[in-house]
Amino acid sequence: MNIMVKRRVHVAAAAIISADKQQVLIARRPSNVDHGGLWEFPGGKLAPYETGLEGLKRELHEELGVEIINAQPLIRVHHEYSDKHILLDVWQVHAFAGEPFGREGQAVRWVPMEELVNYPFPAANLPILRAVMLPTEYLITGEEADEARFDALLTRALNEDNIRLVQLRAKQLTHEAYVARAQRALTLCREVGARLLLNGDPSLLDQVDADGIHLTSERLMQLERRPIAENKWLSASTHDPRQLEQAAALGCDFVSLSPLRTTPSHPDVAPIGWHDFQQWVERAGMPVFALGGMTRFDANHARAVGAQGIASIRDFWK
Ligand SMILES: Nc1nc2c([nH]c(=O)n2[C@H]2C[C@H](O)[C@@H](COP(=O)(O)OP(=O)(O)OP(=O)(O)O)O2)c(=O)[nH]1
Ligand SMILES: [Mg+2]
Repeated sequence: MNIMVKRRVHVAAAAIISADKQQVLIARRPSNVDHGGLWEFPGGKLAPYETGLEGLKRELHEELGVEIINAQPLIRVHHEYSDKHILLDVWQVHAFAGEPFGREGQAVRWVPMEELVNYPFPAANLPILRAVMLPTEYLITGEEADEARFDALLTRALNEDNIRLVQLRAKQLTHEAYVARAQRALTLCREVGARLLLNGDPSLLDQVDADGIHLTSERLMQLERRPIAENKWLSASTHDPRQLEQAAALGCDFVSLSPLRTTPSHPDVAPIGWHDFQQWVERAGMPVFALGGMTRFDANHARAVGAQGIASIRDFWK
């Protein structure tokens, strides 16, 4: 019997971020290799026994002539190509020595984050583009009855905590009050270049031109296809592998996964814990924010187990 086992390929790749944090370095694959002519994050296949970071250091030296000084895990993406199973092990490089150039004759270019979507990448790269464009911290707004106080809290988080991704969660407001608050929140977010997602019905985007929609896990499980356009962000609340799978099937751009820890707001829900969290994130295929008892001091740990970062109300809403 001839049993075909797909080749498994472990690739380390880098999102190299410019000093001003506005641009990322991409390279074009030569026309004579697989995915030739497409753009990529520099890197390559690991040699036997190499770790991801060791392989990445070697590849960046070989391909770009730079030495990594500081790198952090960004995202791990498993992808089935017709001929192989590939693991893209992507690192964000914040500091490096040397001036990058195409040592193998390949085109190399610094690109502003928002322009990444204009470059053709291999199919496996979509989650990586999202991860590169998203920050490490996701603010979920707290319940707040007073509108002036809401504005003050949001303004503080945007300016003092440098929050760049906000979910407007306000379960107690009427539809009209929610829309009015969303308009003001959008203005505040725009002033600092932060993204605003509305927690509610996808049709809210017809009334408020925010950056996207955040789905509750209940809404997520009821939908059969992506409810908003591709140029808007779609996120969702998830609590288990089944919901993560549904989020991927709908084409969510990213998700929160909770509760990582037990929280005062949900004392009876069993926490996921870092071990299962890591296992579930590994298969998610999109950026995942750890939620539930998280603070910004958990962000590095979250990244180390594969998360995009942390989502929190309490830590940013004060
Ligand atoms: N480096 C990199 N490879 C990617 C990306 N996206 C993606 O699907 N791939 C695929 C293409 C290839 O099948 C594989 C990377 O292999 P590679 O050709 O770069 O390997 P390498 O640098 O070690 O070069 P070689 O040994 O084949 O000469 O991963 C990406 O963003 N960066
Ligand atoms: Mg390569």
